[in-house]
Amino acid sequence: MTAISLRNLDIFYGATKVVHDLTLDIAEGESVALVGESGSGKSTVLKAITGLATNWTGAIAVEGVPRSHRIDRRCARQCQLVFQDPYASLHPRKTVDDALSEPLAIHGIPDDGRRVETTMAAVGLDARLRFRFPHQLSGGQRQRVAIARALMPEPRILLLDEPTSALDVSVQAEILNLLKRLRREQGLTYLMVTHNLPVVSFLCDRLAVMQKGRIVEIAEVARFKTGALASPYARELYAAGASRGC
Ligand SMILES: Nc1ncnc2c1ncn2[C@@H]1O[C@H](COP(=O)(O)OP(=O)(O)OP(=O)(O)O)[C@@H](O)[C@H]1O
Repeated sequence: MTAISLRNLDIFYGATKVVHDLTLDIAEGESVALVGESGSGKSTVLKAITGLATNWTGAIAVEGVPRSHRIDRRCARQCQLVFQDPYASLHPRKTVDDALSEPLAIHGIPDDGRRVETTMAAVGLDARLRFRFPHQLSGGQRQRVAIARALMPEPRILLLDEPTSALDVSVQAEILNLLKRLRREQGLTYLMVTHNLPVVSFLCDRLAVMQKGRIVEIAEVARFKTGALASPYARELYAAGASRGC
């Protein structure tokens, strides 16, 4: 089954087209990276899938069901977005418990009273942090809360927008290990925007290289690691990564 199918997708902000004729299929359980220079349209693709960018033409289907341009509750539940900066994405006056309970209310999911506790445990958060506020947590703990919040509606797909780039280098690896384990344990599909080529190698099966709103190459990560890429831009990217020891 295809988890996400994007067909001939054009995405606009006002009259400006920022994503051009993008076609990409992501299989269930697969992890795909969107890489490319700043402003190439990577985040905009995630926004269109989740309904945050509504001005698009073409087709978007999630788990085989086409999404409409309007609020799509089914898609919103199955496809959860995790942002780069957990401090900005968590409400400063809401506790961990509030942040995790809210998605259940939004999606009308009956709560057995245990879900907050079990999800905190699944992401490696100590139960004693349950009634803390974001400012009382470390950066790594906050990103764990953001990931736990995304997991609360039991999604099939996580859309990850630079999930570790706002974190200290020392905690980036912890969060990457967590994402790797969660994918394995819960059979999740990932579509991840990243600038970080080691993250692609560690967590992804394929990568789609974007340049100026278009996909210029889709490659297996194994192929990327050997530098066997077809497009000049993707080769350039590989060379830049290789020179940094990626
Ligand atoms: N809300 C918006 N209104 C108008 N233009 C926007 C908006 N958001 C992004 N853009 C423009 O759309 C283009 C694609 O932006 P997008 O954020 O998707 O790129 P990106 O590849 O994710 O970049 P980055 O790696 O810097 O996050 C850019 O030219 C950007 O300036």
